[in-house]
Amino acid sequence: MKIIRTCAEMAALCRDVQRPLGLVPTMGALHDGHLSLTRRARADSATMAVSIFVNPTQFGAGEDFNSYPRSFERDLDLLAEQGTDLVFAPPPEEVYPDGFDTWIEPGSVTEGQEGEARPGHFKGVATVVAKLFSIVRADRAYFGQKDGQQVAVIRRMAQDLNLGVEVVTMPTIREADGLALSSRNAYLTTDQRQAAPVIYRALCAAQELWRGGEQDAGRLRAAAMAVLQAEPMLELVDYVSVVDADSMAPVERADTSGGRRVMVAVAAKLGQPRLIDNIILGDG
Ligand SMILES: Nc1ncnc2c1ncn2[C@@H]1O[C@H](COP(=O)(O)OP(=O)(O)OP(=O)(O)O)[C@@H](O)[C@H]1O
Ligand SMILES: CC(C)(CO)[C@@H](O)C(=O)[O-]
Ligand code: BAL
Repeated sequence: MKIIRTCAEMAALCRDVQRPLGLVPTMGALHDGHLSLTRRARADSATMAVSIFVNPTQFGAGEDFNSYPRSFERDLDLLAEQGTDLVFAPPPEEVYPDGFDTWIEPGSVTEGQEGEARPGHFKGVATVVAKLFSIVRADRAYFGQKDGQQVAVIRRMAQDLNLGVEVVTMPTIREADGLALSSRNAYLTTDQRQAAPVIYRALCAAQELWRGGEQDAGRLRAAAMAVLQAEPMLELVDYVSVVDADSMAPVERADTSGGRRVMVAVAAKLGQPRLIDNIILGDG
């Protein structure tokens, strides 16, 4: 397993590897959610590259860039066990050298949800992912459905800019009690951790109602909200959204006929920690 620190060396190495080349972009602090992506990438690819980069430009002022969990040595052990070929772990000044001044500005897919709660977040995500795509030139890149709006932003960007990378989306990996694995779960106190599965229970309540035939987005949202509001540890619900899973446009009816996929998404704060999760209606 090679660890690469510069964009130039990574680009040069990737030009010469066996294909297909699979890329798994991460911010490190790896858990089984990440490893589900690397397992799939390993199975699909002759060469597997994983990036570890806590991207400063996708964090807003006052967000948790400085405290974001970092566990580089442990991450390297896990990636070696997974049979990773290349680990790209550049310092920030490699990715954003002095004079860096070109940005990707995704469009309406960022309206609402994380795009609204974290202004500028997806400009940072899209820019760094475009850079990773252009350095690595992977055949496929793997992302988790847990970050549902991020997947939509990256798919739109890859298509609109003809980036030549197949974007593969992998299902959300959960704890036994339903909590979606996330590096930020490390912030939860014991009590918050106990309360956190309420987010998945709220999504399941909306899904159950929908399975019973209810399509009205307002009623699905209300069902999820009722579950969330019954949890006293939950301090703030940023949003409960019902949107088209590809365009992220809000829908009035969760009508999945004709293959349309509808996403119900929640962001909520359990004290300081802010968690997101979503569920897709109409998948299988
Ligand atoms: N539970 C999960 N199941 C599947 N994929 C996941 C899961 N958690 C994260 N991923 C995916 O792993 C990739 C890297 O994510 P990232 O490093 O930000 O981890 P994270 O756990 O999502 O951290 P955060 O605390 O920022 O949400 C992303 O594509 C993300 O969607
Ligand atoms: C895609 C990503 C690696 C870009 O920094 C990040 O947003 C993440 O880990 O989900
Ligand atoms: N996994 C999403 C990255 C972020 O929250 O910044």
